[in-house]
Amino acid sequence: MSILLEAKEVSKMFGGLKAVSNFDMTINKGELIGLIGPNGAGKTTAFNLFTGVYQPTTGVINFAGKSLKGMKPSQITQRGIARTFQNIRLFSELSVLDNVKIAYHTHLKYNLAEAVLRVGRYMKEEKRIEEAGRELLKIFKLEDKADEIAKNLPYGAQRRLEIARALATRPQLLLLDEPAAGMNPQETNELMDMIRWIRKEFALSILLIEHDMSLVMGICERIYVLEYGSIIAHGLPEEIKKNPEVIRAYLGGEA
Ligand SMILES: Nc1ncnc2c1ncn2[C@@H]1O[C@H](COP(=O)(O)OP(=O)(O)OP(=O)(O)O)[C@@H](O)[C@H]1O
Repeated sequence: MSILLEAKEVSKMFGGLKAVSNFDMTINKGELIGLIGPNGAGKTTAFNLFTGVYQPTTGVINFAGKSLKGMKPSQITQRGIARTFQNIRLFSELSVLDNVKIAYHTHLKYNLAEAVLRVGRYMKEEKRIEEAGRELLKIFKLEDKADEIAKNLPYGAQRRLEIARALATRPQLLLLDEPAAGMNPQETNELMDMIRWIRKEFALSILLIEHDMSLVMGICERIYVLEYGSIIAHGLPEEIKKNPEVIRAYLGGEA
């Protein structure tokens, strides 16, 4: 298997607080990986490091064989990492379809001047984007809501739209921050199926932060466990379930 993302001894300090400490992670092409840990363990900080929101205080992050050092979030999106957020971030006043179309535009091959000069090509591209956007909405069962304003969607549908929008940037790696938060069990089950399906269909690697243990254990091939910024365990779901450190730190001795 070839390595897509590799974090080596990554640390991130906020003042005196080590939010992430000596963090090592490898994500291979096509893998579906879980990142779990108690509140404040550093999971979202890890995402922010992978997407250029923060630069590591020390350590190296390589993606597709190249360092991400000094790259801005928009450049990292272009390189092929997309994410969703714990607190949904959509263009809330825009339509569902426009939310997805805007994400496609980050990958357009022409600038505004070109668009004006080459109206024909622009129109063709627009049509292609609209079609691709509607296809994506279909996958996420949002095709009937294409013209609705994003903020008026039910919570679960907004979460699905966020994933659709992330996919529109054509990532190789998709980072999902608690995608099932606020969903009911039926919606969570459907989401699991969608995540499996898009991984295969789009040949993606996926890294998933999730508190819903049945979701993490049900779909992830490997799991990393963070506590106080450090990885205390990683392995197969069955190994993680049985790991005494994990049971102590995360499951409160219940498992
Ligand atoms: N920008 C920041 N400035 C200062 N401290 C921060 C910042 N971002 C995160 N932290 C701190 O870093 C630690 C890790 O936070 P992080 O949000 O990464 O945890 P988490 O595992 O995602 O938690 P949760 O499950 O609650 O989202 C926490 O102590 C948090 O307060």
